[in-house]
Amino acid sequence: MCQTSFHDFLYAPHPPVNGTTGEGLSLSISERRRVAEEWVTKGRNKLDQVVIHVGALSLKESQELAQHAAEIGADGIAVIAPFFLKPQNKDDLTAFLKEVAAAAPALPFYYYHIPALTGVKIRAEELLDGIQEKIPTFQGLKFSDTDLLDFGQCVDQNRERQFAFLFGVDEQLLSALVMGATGAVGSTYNYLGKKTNQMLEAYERKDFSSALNYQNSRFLGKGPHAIPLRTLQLKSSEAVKLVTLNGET
Ligand SMILES: CC(=O)N[C@@H]([C@@H](O)[C@H](O)[C@H](O)CO)[C@@H](O)CC(=O)C(=O)O
Repeated sequence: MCQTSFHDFLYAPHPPVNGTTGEGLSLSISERRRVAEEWVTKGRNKLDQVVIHVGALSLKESQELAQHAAEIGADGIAVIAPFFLKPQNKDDLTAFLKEVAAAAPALPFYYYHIPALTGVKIRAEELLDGIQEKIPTFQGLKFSDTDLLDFGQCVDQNRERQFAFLFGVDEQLLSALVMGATGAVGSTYNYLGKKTNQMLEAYERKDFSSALNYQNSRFLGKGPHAIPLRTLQLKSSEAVKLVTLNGET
């Protein structure tokens, strides 16, 4: 997750390093280490932050990646819920996340909530309740789900805390802004950055009708939007190139 400042709002054209779009879970541990190293090295003095996704099915591997992220100078780590033998409740999930966070005790920790892919449907709002007592490095939430009620409750019930609420469903960013998102992390910002900036500007000047037009023009019209959740095939990469060539970025 490499964040770019937009006034007070943060949005990240590049999703978390080794996250969903980066297909981190399809890579070997040594590949994940190498990708993380490249991002940290190449991003130095160019990117505000480089956050590495270190989630894995094996706690030991996740801890190893967390430790490695700290060693190479990453700015934070993000972790999804283990998704094969799944945690059945908040306590089990918290226990897993706590062990990973403890492997990198100096790094800000983000929970990466993406239930459609992990199948772990524990509400983020429930997880956040009391999380800082268990995970002192807890810094925020990457929320990749369409349940805006859950997202709004996360924001509302943690107003006293300085958590980051990073929204991850690009199609709903405008709605998430209204619910209190402090940032966004997503794939489409790579090639729809210009329109996203225009939408954020319109939102900031309270021109909601233009903001809505920008949001809709990004996603409701014809054409390719999402980078598909499978290895990028020629057709998809051509589509991304086409959008870019059309001056969308
Ligand atoms: C499931 C998925 O891929 N979600 C994307 C979105 O940016 C998504 O591509 C976008 O909303 C278009 O559907 C991000 O939340 C994923 C992400 O940030 C990541 O790569 O870790």
